[in-house]
Amino acid sequence: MIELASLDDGRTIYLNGERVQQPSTVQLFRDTLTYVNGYYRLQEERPETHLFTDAAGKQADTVFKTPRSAADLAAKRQVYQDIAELSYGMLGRTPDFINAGIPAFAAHTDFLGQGQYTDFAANAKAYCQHIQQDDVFVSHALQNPQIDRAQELHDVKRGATGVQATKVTAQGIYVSGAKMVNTLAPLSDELLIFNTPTLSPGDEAYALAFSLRNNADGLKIICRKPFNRPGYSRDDYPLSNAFDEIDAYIVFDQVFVPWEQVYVFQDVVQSNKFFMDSGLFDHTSHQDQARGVIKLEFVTTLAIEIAERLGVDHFLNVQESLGDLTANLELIRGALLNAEVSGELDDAGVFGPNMQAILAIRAQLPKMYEKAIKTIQLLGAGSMMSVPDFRDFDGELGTTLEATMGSHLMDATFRAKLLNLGWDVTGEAFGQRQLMYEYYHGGDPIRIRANHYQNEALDKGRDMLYRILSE
Ligand SMILES: Cc1cc2nc3c(=O)[nH]c(=O)nc-3n(C[C@H](O)[C@H](O)[C@H](O)COP(=O)(O)OP(=O)(O)OC[C@H]3O[C@@H](n4cnc5c(N)ncnc54)[C@H](O)[C@@H]3O)c2cc1C
Repeated sequence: MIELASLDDGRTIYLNGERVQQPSTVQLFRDTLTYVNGYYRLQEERPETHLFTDAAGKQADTVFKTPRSAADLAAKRQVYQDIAELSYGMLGRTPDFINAGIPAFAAHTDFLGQGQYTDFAANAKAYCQHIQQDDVFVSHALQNPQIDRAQELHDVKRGATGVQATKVTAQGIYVSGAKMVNTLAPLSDELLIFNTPTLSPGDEAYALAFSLRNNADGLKIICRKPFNRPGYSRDDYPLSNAFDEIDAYIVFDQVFVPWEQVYVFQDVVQSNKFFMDSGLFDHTSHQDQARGVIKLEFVTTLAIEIAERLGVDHFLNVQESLGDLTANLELIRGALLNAEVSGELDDAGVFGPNMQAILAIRAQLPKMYEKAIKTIQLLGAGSMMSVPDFRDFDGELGTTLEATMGSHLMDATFRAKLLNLGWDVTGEAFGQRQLMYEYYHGGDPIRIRANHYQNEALDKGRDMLYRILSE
């Protein structure tokens, strides 16, 4: 469990234009932390599925279990989805995200090798042990700031294009620079910093992977403007006022990282391998798509509920739209199962998901989510724009609102809550950020789709094609 007091460990957080003196007192953080802690609460509430006994005989979260079969992956997926259900899929970077990849990483540390100053492979192995044993909440930052995407990192002369080592000692390295988006950074225990596989020769200074505590000296966690609506109730903003995931821009100002916490040092090849060869990519992606399915189910159900409660579900065009959403949901559920049953054991004996199936979800889910969001808007139509402040229901307007807004399909306050939910997830800043999240959080879907076609095995298809062409 992340204790509130642990946020007051000296970490440097900026929010609403000022340095936060005591993070544990910030209501926004407190609200979101309640749901982040669902990961730990479920270990107590459902130990039979959320805990397992590890090789050392200790109990650990099931997300740390090394999958050896499709059934193991399915059991882990159930855990990810239990956690996602607590936030309706709205919290993307709960502790199970990175932790899902830790057992695979632990089995694939050898590729990191040794350096002049330290043994990277041994560091990574110790890191994985520590994350599991202490059940650490890690948030990650891999994406470098968009300063000038047309140039290589090292060619850009102004602005922080990434994080680079500025000083090297026998004890460790000093790093400076920035990472663009680090979701939930103010609430996590530690950060894992690495790069996407996009560095080029010449980018050596940026070619790093390391971990650090959130309270490291010189680390600044600068939060974007919050999307919650203080002063309004959860009836008015059911999601904004509970699940603002708090993205942050992370600045490193001569931050010291001891060698034991460095996994790649000034090595472009290793940096480009880090996410994939560690297994982190495959297994965090499995968690990610499992969560995505839950969120798609939530917004699909919301669209249907709005249609039924407004009595528009009788129309063929509306039924067709809703059928589009339910069909999408079934396709995505099926793709996730496909990813598990057609997964494979890798060279280290870790059973990984079929990545073409996982990436098919990643390629299409942004469109499906957007479709569901648009459908909610079209069905909620003007109703979503006519919901009064919830305080009006308790004031002199209460009886009038109850009499005029209530119907045989729902009473007035249910109607207001339902439509508020519809607006929160589609129109509010919170909902727009969720839309952005589903689009971009796992990389650029345009390039994901382009790569997907290039990696698809179509042997049977080509056999058929060339058979008919040669007839
Ligand atoms: C809500 C949210 C939360 C996030 N949380 C995290 C997090 O916790 N940790 C983290 O590390 N990252 C996080 N991200 C960042 C995410 O990883 C990136 O936004 C995503 O990978 C896209 O990269 P980018 O934003 O740099 O856009 P770019 O890659 O710069 O793309 C922007 C546009 O330029 C085009 N483009 C850019 N470069 C190329 C190219 N080489 N070839 C073709 N087209 C190109 C793209 O197609 C796109 O249209 C988050 C993002 C969002 C929106």
